[in-house]
Amino acid sequence: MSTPALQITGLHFDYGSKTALHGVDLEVDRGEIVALLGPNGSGKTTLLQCANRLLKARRGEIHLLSRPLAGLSRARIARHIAYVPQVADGVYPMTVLESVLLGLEGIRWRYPTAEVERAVALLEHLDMPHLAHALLTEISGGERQKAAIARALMRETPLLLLDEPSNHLDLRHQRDLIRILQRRSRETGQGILVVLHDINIATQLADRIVLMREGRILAQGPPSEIITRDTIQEVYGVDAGIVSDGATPYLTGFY
Ligand SMILES: Nc1ncnc2c1ncn2[C@@H]1O[C@H](COP(=O)(O)OP(=O)(O)OP(=O)(O)O)[C@@H](O)[C@H]1O
Repeated sequence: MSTPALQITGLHFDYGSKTALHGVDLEVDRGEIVALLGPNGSGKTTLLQCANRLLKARRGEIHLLSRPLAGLSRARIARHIAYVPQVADGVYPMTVLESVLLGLEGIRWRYPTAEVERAVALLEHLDMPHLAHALLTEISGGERQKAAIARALMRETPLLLLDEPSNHLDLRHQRDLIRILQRRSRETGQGILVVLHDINIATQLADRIVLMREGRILAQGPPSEIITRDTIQEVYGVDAGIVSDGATPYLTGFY
């Protein structure tokens, strides 16, 4: 068995008197894509931020490649985890290409040609090479979201955390995102934990789906086992239509 990229056991987190996570256990293997789904306020972002130690858990353990996260320096965590937060930042008047290069370790005056070529290739894969020299402050929300994803992909960290990365993306770019993440995890062994609201993106993208509600994990497993009328009813309180093409379930509507 290979070392998991991320291992969380018995995680509790409180915002003041409000408990957001009630003893969560979760593992992400190297080369595995895990989608975290659940209603608004169920604790998904809190879990991602604990995994990145932006938030410190009250109780429980988190291991990054088998090392306790609590004992790692901020710099070491940054070397091992790439993170795309829910709200893409866009306030800095730098170009898209400059912002993608910032994903590399440390700020430099000059970047090696090979790194610039890699950044441009990522922008090509995300269908935005024409925006390489556009200012982040002068592009659309979806384009900023893609720039943030490209920045996170600049380094091949063992773990990638993404918070609702498909939010502002149109259909074709959602498809491209699925392809890029699947290729990345397959080719580099990167473990990917991604928060999503779109169930059909989750079932097409992920190896495993984790369903959360009210700070607890209700179910986890392959999409075909987890996305059923019963679990959707239990987690979201919605009666959903589901079809399957044999391997992948799809939500066809809700009532
Ligand atoms: N800074 C904060 N202070 C106090 N409570 C917070 C804070 N951030 C989140 N919460 C609460 O913690 C719970 C979990 O929030 P969290 O953002 O993790 O949910 P989420 O599943 O990511 O939601 P969404 O799908 O809406 O993004 C919610 O009840 C929320 O109101």
